Amino acid sequence: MKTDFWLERWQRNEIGFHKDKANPALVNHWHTMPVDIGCRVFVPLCGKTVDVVWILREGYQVVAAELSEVALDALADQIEGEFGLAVDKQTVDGLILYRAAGILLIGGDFFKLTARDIGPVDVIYDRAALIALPPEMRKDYAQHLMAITHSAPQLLVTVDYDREVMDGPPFAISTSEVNDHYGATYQIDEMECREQIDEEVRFRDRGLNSMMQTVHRLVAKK
Ligand SMILES: C[S@@+](CC[C@H](N)C(=O)[O-])C[C@H]1O[C@@H](n2cnc3c(N)ncnc32)[C@H](O)[C@@H]1O
Repeated sequence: MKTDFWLERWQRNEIGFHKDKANPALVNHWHTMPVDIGCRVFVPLCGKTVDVVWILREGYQVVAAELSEVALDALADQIEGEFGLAVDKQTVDGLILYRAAGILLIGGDFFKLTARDIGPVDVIYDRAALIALPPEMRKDYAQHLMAITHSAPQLLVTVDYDREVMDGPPFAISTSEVNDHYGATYQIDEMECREQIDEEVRFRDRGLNSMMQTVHRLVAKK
């Protein structure tokens, strides 16, 4: 999947994945993550998710990465409006950096980011990042994510559905695939698995009558 696919979706405002409210998976399960207030949360492939605002409001710092400048401009505006602060935008070494106290939004290709670019990470929130990527990119994504965050704990949200009926994104990912990517490094706990199709009616239109959402907590093995 080429980066243009996503950039064009943002240009055309085809962003059905974007939600106006903080994701219940985050709100309901964040407290189970082994982190303290003030910790630094990495949000890969963040779009303009209001989940970032929720995390900031809860008292954490955020570093988030996204390809689309359209998305990050909107997210920076939202942060400015919500917290009454100025977000500084600058291009540095080919990355677009949006900065304010406790906030770093990085405009660039996730796969090219280094541990130095994102800085220290205490915990990762992955909603619609792993599942945004086709099968051939997911192993690299998982490996790169672990490398640049030193396998920080993750709250990971995946979906699964009948692959004969629909193709992604969002891509269907089984619990066994999550285990293939992360099982060697992390202890993986399934926090919740529930039917989501009634909240995602657009996928009914694509032929699905079930879409299961699973929330996983990943904590590095000792
Ligand atoms: C399905 S959306 C999810 C956005 C966000 N996590 C949310 O919950 O609303 C996937 C996002 O990943 C971004 N993306 C895709 N490939 C990327 C890459 N290589 N580097 C950075 N961002 C990428 C897209 O622009 C898109 O905004």
